[in-house]
Amino acid sequence: MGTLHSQSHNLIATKMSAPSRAATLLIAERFGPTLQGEGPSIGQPALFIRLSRCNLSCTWCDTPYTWDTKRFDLRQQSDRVLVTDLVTWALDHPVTLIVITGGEPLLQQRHLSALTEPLLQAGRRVEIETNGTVAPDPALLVDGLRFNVSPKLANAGLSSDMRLKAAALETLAASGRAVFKFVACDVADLDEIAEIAERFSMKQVWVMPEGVTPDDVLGGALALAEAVIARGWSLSPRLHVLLWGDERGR
Ligand SMILES: Nc1nc2[nH]cc(C(=O)O)c2c(=O)[nH]1
Ligand code: SF4
Ligand SMILES: [Mg+2]
Repeated sequence: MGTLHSQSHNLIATKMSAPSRAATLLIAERFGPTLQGEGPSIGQPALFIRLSRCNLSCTWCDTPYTWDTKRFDLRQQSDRVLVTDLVTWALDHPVTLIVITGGEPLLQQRHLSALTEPLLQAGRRVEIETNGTVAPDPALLVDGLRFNVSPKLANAGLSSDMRLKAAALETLAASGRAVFKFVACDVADLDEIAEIAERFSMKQVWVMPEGVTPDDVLGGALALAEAVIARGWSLSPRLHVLLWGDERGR
């Protein structure tokens, strides 16, 4: 019910505040070049952008500074940055792979294509590491972009309702742009992986040992290897952990 005056005032206010609404993302850190340590691109040089915040709280999470308010002051652990600054930073390096991780990066997907589009246009490949609980926007289902989806098993200490969202997993599995990477603590976890993979018609299955020390990752990989081979799946260690332990920014 505004008067002409207040309508034009609103218009001016909208125009004036436009620059402050430029796309931003809440990040925990950005680092690299390092090596993609997990999944199908393991060993390849990559830059990492780690978004802050997560909708899960896995017991063995190695990035609790993105979500755990009991242990961390998230305001200190995160920065709101312009997407354009992230693009400039990423394109400043001659590194062809950019990994967007978290936390759960798809919680901020409204502003993610503003990041991924210029990177893809510049010939970079983009991988998004996601926990598979959020369906990706169609704008993200494009050539050059892949989802490394890590659905959580019971070993994450969460109810299945929280960690397995059927609609999101179905969308990701049907997209043809997702691989599925499960964190296993022991061989018994493989039955649970098989059930989930079957239920959602996941074609590319990777198994990765849990652990933040080289000994745990190597021991876990060794314990899982034969059973993973027998199922026809792939095995990923955590290369950055083998090389650098749980050092941050690696
Ligand atoms: N080098 C390296 N590779 C990674 N792949 C996935 C990571 C992640 O934290 O999601 C990660 C990470 O933190 N470091
Ligand atoms: S989904 Fe990933 S980031 Fe979130 S709590 Fe679990 S392991 Fe941590
Ligand atoms: Mg990590």
